[in-house]
Amino acid sequence: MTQNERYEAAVKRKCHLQTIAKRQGWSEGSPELYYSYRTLSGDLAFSIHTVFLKSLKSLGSEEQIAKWAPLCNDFQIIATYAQTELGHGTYLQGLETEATYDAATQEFVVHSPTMTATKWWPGDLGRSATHALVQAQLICSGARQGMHAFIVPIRSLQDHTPLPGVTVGDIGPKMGFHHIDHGFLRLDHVRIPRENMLSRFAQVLPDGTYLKVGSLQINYLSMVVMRVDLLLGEIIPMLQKACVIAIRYSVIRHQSSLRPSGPEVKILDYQTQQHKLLPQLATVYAFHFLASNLLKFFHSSYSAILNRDFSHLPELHALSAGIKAMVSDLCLQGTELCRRACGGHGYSKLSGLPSLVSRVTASCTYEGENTVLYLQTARFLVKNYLQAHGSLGSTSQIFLPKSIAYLTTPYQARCPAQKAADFLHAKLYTAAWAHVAARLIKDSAHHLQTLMQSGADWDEAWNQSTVLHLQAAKAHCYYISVKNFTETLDKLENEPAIQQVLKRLCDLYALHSILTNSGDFLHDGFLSGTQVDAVRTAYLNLLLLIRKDAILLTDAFDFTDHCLNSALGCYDGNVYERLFHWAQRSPTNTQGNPAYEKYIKPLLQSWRSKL
Ligand SMILES: CCCCCCCCCC(=O)SCCNC(=O)CCNC(=O)[C@H](O)C(C)(C)COP(=O)(O)OP(=O)(O)OC[C@H]1O[C@@H](n2cnc3c(N)ncnc32)[C@H](O)[C@@H]1OP(=O)(O)O
Ligand SMILES: Cc1cc2nc3c(=O)[nH]c(=O)nc-3n(C[C@H](O)[C@H](O)[C@H](O)COP(=O)(O)OP(=O)(O)OC[C@H]3O[C@@H](n4cnc5c(N)ncnc54)[C@H](O)[C@@H]3O)c2cc1C
Repeated sequence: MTQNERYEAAVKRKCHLQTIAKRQGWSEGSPELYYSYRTLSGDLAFSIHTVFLKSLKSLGSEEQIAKWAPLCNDFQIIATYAQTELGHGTYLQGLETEATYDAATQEFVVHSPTMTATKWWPGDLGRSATHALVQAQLICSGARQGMHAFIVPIRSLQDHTPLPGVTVGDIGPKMGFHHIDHGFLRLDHVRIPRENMLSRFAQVLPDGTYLKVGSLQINYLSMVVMRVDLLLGEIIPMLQKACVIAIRYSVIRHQSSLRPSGPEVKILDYQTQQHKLLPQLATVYAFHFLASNLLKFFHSSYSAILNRDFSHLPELHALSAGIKAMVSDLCLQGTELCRRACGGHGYSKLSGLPSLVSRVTASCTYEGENTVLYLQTARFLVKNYLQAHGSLGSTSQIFLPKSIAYLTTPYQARCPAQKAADFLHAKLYTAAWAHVAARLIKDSAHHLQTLMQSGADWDEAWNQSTVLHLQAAKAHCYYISVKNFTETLDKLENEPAIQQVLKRLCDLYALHSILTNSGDFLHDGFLSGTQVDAVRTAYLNLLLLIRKDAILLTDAFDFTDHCLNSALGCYDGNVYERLFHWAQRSPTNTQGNPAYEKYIKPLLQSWRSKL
């Protein structure tokens, strides 16, 4: 399908789903809608409508939610989240769109003062949205108060034409997400009522007085919500699907033999193929449990935040930023590995894999670019490390949030493991990651302090040590994910068979992560070269054990053939027949060849007289 056809199909699906949802009484956020979304692989229009709704519930007052949420739920309006501008996406303090309060009329005048203030990227904005949640610099009584959220009507509810002062359109072709109309928006002194500024945490009184609770960054709350939400809803399923497709295909595909004149073997029986795919499977299980646990922490903190208790917000922000970055980075890496593990057929779109790769690629950028997010986590780690250890390195008695309590725990200088089997103990590899993460955080904090002692101010010293901070934040996320997987296993005491299979995956995840980052473990002699060899031995043994369960472990994700949309990954394994039949149906085979009449025929016929 062309971009236009894909957009139309996505709108059609969404409208049809909406009709069914209304008939069946499925509410927003219900399991039924979640399952429908999963079944339709998220190929639906109006996904940012949900971002709008979640932002409204995070930043809006109860009256505003009561007014706008029903309009959204019934699709009386279609809304988008318009934050990013041509000139700024990451640095929100640099956003240029202005919302200036006019006390005389009790309105905000929303305006794009420069070309770079043009909103750029919001999904559903290009051709669909009737309303936008516009993030703009609030100006009242002459003072700039930073980024705040405003609901701005942008298209007529009668005929869908842009309203006066609104210039809106589609940003053009992209690497993926062809079914979504990402858009641009320019506002020329558009007036909206005072009540359209979302005012749970900040408000402008009729006379222009500005009141707020919490820091400016509380206006970033909806990003925290979305970073958590997208993990299980959008990002992790991409790697799950890639694993299903590549692992199923790897037991259908036979290539070469293991010994001369032996039978051709399934490619999954090659150790190198297992080494490519099984760590991805283990990773996606680790991420499923990690994201589920983060969601629990989110739920327990979110209601307190809405009620203005911000005590858990810094930890929630640091965890959600780091985990979003790690999960999307490794899901992209894993999905691409799965694609390449399918050889030539993995390059065909009929495998389903290129679409998964291009879609998950976007998740490394949207909802916060990954490096930037890791650095937010690092900021939290360094700050807490310095508070706990003081500038002289002495540990002071301060209370650290649970996820970083390990920074004040004395740790072993050397790993006690003596043989491969010792590395199959959850406590041992969790402690190993705690050691490496704590050391890297300490090193990055000390590097920062050293630069400051030689005259740099905090900001310069911070920038000159960010490569170290990045590495430390990544190690912290590994530690969190490994620890979380082992704690999940502990809860499966009453399910010994499941526990055993998942324990192997957990071991594989942890040992693979140690091997791929072995330099960090060898650096200070925590592991010796001999111990790394033992890790490798334990890891290779696990590959053989997990190979036996690999298909069942992918079936467990319970994706239908329709949802996988892959000729390689169907449940019945009829890969070659399906590839052949799907290729026949390609427009290149069904719509004739216009180039023949125009170019090929004249070219061939120009030589006829000489033959
Ligand atoms: C079907 C498919 C579905 C696909 C859906 C895709 C949806 C995609 C929608 C979008 O992409 S919307 C646009 C998303 N944009 C971003 O995520 C922008 C990323 N940028 C930021 O989050 C901030 O601007 C950034 C944190 C990088 C920097 O902001 P600041 O310069 O204001 O903050 P700074 O780094 O100076 O930190 C100041 C304090 O705020 C804290 N902070 C920053 N962000 C916070 C936050 N979000 N919550 C709580 N605290 C936060 C930070 O920890 C720090 O605390 P401390 O002073 O105590 O150290
Ligand atoms: C598919 C897709 C959908 C999107 N949907 C929406 C949407 O619905 N609504 C919306 O408002 N936006 C949306 N966006 C925009 C998205 O949120 C931004 O693109 C994203 O936040 C990154 O910002 P940026 O583009 O300004 O990147 P930049 O910040 O310009 O990043 C470019 C490079 O600069 C580096 N960099 C930037 N700042 C720093 C720093 N402080 N320290 C170190 N390095 C830094 C980054 O690491 C990166 O390497 C979407 C984007 C995509 C791709």
